[in-house]
Amino acid sequence: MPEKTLVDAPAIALRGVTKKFRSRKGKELIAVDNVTLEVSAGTIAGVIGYSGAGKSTLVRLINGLEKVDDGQVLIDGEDISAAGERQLRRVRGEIGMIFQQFNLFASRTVAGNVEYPLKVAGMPRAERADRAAELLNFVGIGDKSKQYPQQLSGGQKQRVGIARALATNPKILLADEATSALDPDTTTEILALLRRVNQEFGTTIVVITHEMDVVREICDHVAVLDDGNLAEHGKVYDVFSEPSSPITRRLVRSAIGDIPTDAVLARLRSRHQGRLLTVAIREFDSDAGDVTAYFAVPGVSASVIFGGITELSRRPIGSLTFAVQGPDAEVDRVIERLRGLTTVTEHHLTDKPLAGEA
Ligand SMILES: Nc1ncnc2c1ncn2[C@@H]1O[C@H](COP(=O)(O)OP(=O)(O)OP(=O)(O)O)[C@@H](O)[C@H]1O
Repeated sequence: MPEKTLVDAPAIALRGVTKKFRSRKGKELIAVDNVTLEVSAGTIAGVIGYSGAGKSTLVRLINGLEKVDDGQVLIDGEDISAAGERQLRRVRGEIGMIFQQFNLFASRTVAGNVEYPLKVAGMPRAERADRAAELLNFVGIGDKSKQYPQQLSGGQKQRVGIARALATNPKILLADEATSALDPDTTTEILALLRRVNQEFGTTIVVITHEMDVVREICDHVAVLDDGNLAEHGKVYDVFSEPSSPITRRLVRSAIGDIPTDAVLARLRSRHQGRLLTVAIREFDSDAGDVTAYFAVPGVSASVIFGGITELSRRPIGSLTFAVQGPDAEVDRVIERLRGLTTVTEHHLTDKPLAGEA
């Protein structure tokens, strides 16, 4: 018997999930390591990580294509970790998938692709055709129904993929690097379409990506995977404005480009006098938030020499790097006061030298 569905159960819950593989040489590899995570119904969650972090394995565990070695996977409160084929097939009916390479049938028309899962589900032909037409209109390619996938652009192919994934009205949609093969404008359009799917049908969406911009554009929550481990998770703004793990800091740095790399720091140091400070900018309470005002102290002068501020979840995020001159005791006091507001990193001259430099 399937486990009773819990009231208010999250759409997806992973509890201490571990998945191991064996390499050809017999070495054990932990692809997903003791991950505990919940995705609330009706939200859009991002799972982000670099290549090999375990993202695709996580997706395959959620849709039951892989079995956990340890822990539990619950879909709508139902434990599928030890499910048999019949139970899995039923649960998979609640989960739609879209892929980086679209995975469309080349020999079927656009409408034929969308109708396919309905055919498998035994829906009569006329009903299938109506449903496909309705979905293709929804994704904005109602006029392409008789064409074949190879006649479509990447963005149009992904629209077919989305229509097909939605055909059986799944509660959950898993998007595995669904925009990674698309250009930036098309990516924005497809993400906007996913947002509409979420809003109009209440579909819970899990977006698997290595790009922070994707998370930034549509996700409510984000989980950061690093080498199979859950590095951190939470609301997108909270995770990215105050990253607690090195991997998240790296993702933020590469997406916003506001934090100087070692090479940039070396150049800044050769061009500017004084101590170099990077001050994190986020949404600050009250009017105490003007970071430049903290440097308005007699004997201290500061100039902005690097940085950037952008928006995330409609709130400011970024950092500014200052070159600060003045007596050490005064500058120390400025830093201390600023640290009452935000994260301040001082780049000491003793920082590790650049690779290849003495
Ligand atoms: N079937 C398998 N057999 C052996 N090792 C596997 C298998 N599937 C995944 N792995 C290994 O598990 C680790 C995680 O792989 P996974 O594909 O989940 O990562 P990913 O984050 O999706 O990376 P990418 O974005 O490159 O696909 C990798 O080291 C990978 O080589």
